[in-house]
Amino acid sequence: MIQIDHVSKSYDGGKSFSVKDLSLEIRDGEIFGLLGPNGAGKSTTLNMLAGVLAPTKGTVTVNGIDVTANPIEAKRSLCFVGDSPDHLLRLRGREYLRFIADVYGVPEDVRAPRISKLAEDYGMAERLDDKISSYSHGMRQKMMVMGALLPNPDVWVLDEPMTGLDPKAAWLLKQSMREHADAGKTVLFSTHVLDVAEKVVDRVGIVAHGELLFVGTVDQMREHFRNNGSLEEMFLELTGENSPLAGAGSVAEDAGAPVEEM
Ligand SMILES: Nc1ncnc2c1ncn2[C@@H]1O[C@H](COP(=O)(O)OP(=O)(O)OP(=O)(O)O)[C@@H](O)[C@H]1O
Repeated sequence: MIQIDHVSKSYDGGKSFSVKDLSLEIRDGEIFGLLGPNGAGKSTTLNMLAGVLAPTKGTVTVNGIDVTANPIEAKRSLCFVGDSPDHLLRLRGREYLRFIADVYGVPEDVRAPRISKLAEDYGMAERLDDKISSYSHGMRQKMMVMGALLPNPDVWVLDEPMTGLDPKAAWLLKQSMREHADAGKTVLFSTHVLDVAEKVVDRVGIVAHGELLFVGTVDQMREHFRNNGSLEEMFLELTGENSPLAGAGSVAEDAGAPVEEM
């Protein structure tokens, strides 16, 4: 479970906020999609959950562990796909995966078969001993995904994980996300590809201008806006310049309660 409690982030000492007073609970057993246009604050939020960025205000807990107060313990219970694979470039694929296995303490007898299976599944077996700098963009993304799935912690935090993946890899990842959530674990991912979200999520949160505008199921969102069109239309309606919601107030649900205006 992930608990985000009144979290804000400023990059300029408090003059402006990229994430504003965001509160959200991602439950065990669900896939939660964080949706929003470019610059909405998705990566900033996910980086704070993963302990890469410190919140300016508020607290984040992962499985009850405060990410700021107990960063090592919190990080052991989650994996993270960040928005750039550039930090991996100097390593070979296998070296990176072994490094991740070491960090998470994956036992020797478990890591080898897991690495082989992931490499086989994602079509990377032939390239594991090449430098990541020689990989295509999609292959680098696959390596980040494989590195995240290898230790298989309870909480998955994935920033735009499908970006650059070929259809088979994207399908595999979605399957893994579903299986993980069905096993009672937690999956949070961000995207601005609406089709992806619509097919995969149990609940969605929509952010724009650093604010959470809506939380609920896709059906609740449809119902709320009395619009049977695509998620894309609703998304544009929610986040567009003319939206009555953009930058002013929010629509969110209480845990388990019907969607309601706040
Ligand atoms: N390191 C940084 N320094 C200053 N401002 C930043 C920094 N990183 C992000 N921002 C600003 O914070 C806001 C939110 O950015 P963020 O990357 O979180 O958005 P996003 O929703 O992930 O966007 P995208 O879909 O384009 O990846 C933007 O206005 C961005 O310019």
